[in-house]
Amino acid sequence: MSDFSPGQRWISDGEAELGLGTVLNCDTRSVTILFTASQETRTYNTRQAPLTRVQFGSGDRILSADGWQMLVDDSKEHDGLITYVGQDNSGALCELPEAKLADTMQFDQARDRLLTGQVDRNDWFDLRFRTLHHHQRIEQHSALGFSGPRIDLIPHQLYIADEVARRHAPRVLLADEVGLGKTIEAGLILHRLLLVGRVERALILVPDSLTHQWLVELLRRFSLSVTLLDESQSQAHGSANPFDSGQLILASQDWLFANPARQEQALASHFDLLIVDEAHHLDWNEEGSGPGYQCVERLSAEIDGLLLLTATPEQMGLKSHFARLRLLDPERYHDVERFKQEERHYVEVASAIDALDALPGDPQARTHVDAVADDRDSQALLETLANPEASAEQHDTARVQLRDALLDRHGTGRVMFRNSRRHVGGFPERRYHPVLLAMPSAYRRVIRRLERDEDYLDELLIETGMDHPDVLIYPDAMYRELSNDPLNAEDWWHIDPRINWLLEKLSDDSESGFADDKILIIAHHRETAEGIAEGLRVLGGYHAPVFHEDLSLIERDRAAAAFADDEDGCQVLVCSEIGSEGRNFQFCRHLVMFDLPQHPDQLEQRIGRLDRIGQQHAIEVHVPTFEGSPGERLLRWYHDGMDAFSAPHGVGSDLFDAFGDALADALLDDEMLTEIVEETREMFSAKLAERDAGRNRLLELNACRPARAQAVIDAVSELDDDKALPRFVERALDIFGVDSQDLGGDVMLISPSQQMLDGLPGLAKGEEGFSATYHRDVALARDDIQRLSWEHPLLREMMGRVIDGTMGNSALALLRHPAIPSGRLMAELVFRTHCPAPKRLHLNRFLPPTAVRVLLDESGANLTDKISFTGLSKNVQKVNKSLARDLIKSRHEQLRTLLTQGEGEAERELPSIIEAAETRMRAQLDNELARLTALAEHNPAVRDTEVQALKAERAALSDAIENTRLRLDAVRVVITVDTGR
Ligand SMILES: Nc1ncnc2c1ncn2[C@@H]1O[C@H](COP(=O)(O)OP(=O)(O)OP(=O)(O)O)[C@@H](O)[C@H]1O
Repeated sequence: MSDFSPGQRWISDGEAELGLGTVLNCDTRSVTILFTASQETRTYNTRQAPLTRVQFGSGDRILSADGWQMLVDDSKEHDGLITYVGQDNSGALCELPEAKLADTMQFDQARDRLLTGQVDRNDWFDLRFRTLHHHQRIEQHSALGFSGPRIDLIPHQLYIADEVARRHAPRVLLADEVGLGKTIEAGLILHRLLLVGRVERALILVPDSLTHQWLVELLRRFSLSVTLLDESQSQAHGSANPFDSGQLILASQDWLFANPARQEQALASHFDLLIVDEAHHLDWNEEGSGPGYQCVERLSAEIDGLLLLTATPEQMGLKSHFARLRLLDPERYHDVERFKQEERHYVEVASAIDALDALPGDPQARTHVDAVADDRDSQALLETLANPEASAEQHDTARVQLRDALLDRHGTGRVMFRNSRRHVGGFPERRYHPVLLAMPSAYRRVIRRLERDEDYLDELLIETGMDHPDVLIYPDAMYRELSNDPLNAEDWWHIDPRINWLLEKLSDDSESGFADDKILIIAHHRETAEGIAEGLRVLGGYHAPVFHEDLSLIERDRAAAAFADDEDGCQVLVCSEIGSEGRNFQFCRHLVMFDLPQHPDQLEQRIGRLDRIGQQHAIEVHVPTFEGSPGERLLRWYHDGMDAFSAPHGVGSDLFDAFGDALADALLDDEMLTEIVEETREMFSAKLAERDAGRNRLLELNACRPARAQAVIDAVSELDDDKALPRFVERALDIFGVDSQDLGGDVMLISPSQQMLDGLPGLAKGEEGFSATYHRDVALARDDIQRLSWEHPLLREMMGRVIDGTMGNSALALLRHPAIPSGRLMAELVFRTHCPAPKRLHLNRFLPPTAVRVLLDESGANLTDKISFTGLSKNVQKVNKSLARDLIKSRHEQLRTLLTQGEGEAERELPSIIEAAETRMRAQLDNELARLTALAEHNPAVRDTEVQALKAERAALSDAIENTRLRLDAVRVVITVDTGR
């Protein structure tokens, strides 16, 4: 490098973002450049300075420091400094010395970079073109957002995620039975919406006990990093709004619901999606709503998207359930009576759907369907289905379409999704093991007195301060409260035979013992859980961590981790009721219900800790009770009245509403209890029949439509099997300076090299890197291995950097070809569609940045179709940078002409790109709009705002697509050389 003079303008080859630099001073060894726009001064060795002199030629537009533009005609040089000659904006002749060029002039466009001699490596150009190609393919792929997460492809989850994520600002209740994967469904929806740009910020509210589990699941399964916010974190933000501190905020409900000032801050921070887990705790009744309900009500009025998650939506009663539906759509759910009436109609619809299978043969079935198929399209489908002349294929198609239409138009499925084990299938058996123990005298004397003396109950309630019927069914709690009684001097766990029974089972290594297994024990009260652990320790030497609501997060997670650890972990975990809700303990198959909850939904929540996706064994539920005690009567009600231990039936809430009070009164009276159990059993059978016929049946049918679920799985599998991915990854890693080493078993180690470009996620120089695989099954089997997909953060970062940056947008290569004389020039131009539109429109699904390649020879002949990108790429050779600069300099004029001509060639392709995008957009949105509008006429669950939003979206997309322009994205100059050279 030579010929530096103060006042000349140069730019940095490696750091074009510094802007236009000015030589401050120079001598034979060094040169100092001031980059005014970025306020940086750099000194370089004159012989190796990575700098390029900025020189413009005829036809270039340049900007003066005073803000006026010049169209350059010519230039002259004096004492090493250039003065440009040309016309200003008004066409008047003018001159501009290079010292007066604007410091802010950007040189990141391919054209400018090429003409100023800044060329990148050929493999960068290559990577750029391939990145554009794959980005275009992946962005419009229907599985985008679903293929990256490290999950098993389970149909009902993917169906729900796909159905919900395609809606404008989805507001739904995810109400699958316990352990069927609501967290995963919410994660999939969030992941997709983030990737497609429809959601930028989300607030996730979960019970305190689940914050860590959510944090880990989102990171491990979805590679999503969330900011966990609590009071001390918030205080660290001082006067700034802590909810603004991340894109994804995870916070504990317990903290936020109790903290009005923080709620105000959450309201002030703009989120697009609100997720609320265990939403059955949001209680509401005519007298008023709880603080949780109020908080979510206010937030959900501000935030467009809302996902409520609960396995037991009716746990707090039908009215609370209705109130939660109202959070989702206040207009639709305003009248609880009307809601109940609509539910009755579902029975008819469900039986009409069942009747479809009996067509065309059964005329009665036709009458059934006829009664609910109340629109023209459905009638036409019914006509085909009932026509004996139609082919079997026509019948099948009509049946599926009519079934979907009836579900769409009459179901509740638009706001609520509920899958059950019965419907999904493939879950392990539940085995019930009641254990009858003798009541210890300290409990018996109280219970017997209560049976004899009706007035004693009131006395006992006052004396213990407990509620009815808690005092009856939790005798250890009652014992603790009567601590002043000299007969109750010992700790309860000393006298309670359940502890001894547990100790015997724990040391029993026979088939029926616990010696070789993990055991989860759940008790209603925290104090009971603590007592159990103490009893096991003192009497048996067992260390059993306790997991309850009053532990700090760290203590709770430590306890859960100690239990989960296969090798050094502990055998027993003791949980309180509420403390364990939502937790994943499917690695364990023995559940001990130390006592029973009062509500059937809570019983189901307990079993749900083990009976979850991933459970490999039959689940053993052990229930120790005392013979002749209220606890035993409660057990009879559960077992004989509603078969509560065999499977979730989804009707427990109705039974509790009907018999809860009477049951409390019957806990001391066998005869009364027998009657209640019989009545419960009758109602249970009736409710099951009703469930199978009505709302639940419709919900189940709607919660997973097998054909659509299969289509999503197929789309994800297509990306899983994409052979282009490993090839692309290999190239990209190489260029970004990342090493990959095969470790065998389809696993590789990805690690940073010394040359790695900084800022790649999961990789830092000097650190080890991570293990990764392309295979879903390998990643699922081992937590320590990441799964590489097009959606992995490393891939997205590398692709994003290539596409958004200048990397590889100008290159020069040599081509040896026997048939082409040396010294001939070709320009390979890559144009890219440019179509500014708000991210939330998710324009990329119809028109992602699309590359148009044009290959011209020096005479201007278009060789694009004759020589493919790969064909050319394979045969070119690199050139050193200074030779490249000289070659470009010598061909400036020719290149300018080719660039202009290439633009014209590319423009010719634009109308067909626009038309294809418009057609794709119309095909999808017009269809959706027609479906939604038709639905809105029949199904009040379709929000008017949804229809309006879709119309507006269609119009905005159409505008954006129409305004698409092409921009030169990259250019490679290819110069032929003699084969002998
Ligand atoms: N598709 C899947 N692939 C792998 N694991 C899964 C999948 N779906 C669910 N799981 C696992 O199954 C367990 C239950 O899932 P999840 O916690 O989402 O259920 P849930 O319906 O939210 O449960 P609860 O009703 O108890 O809150 C979790 O450990 C989860 O990681």
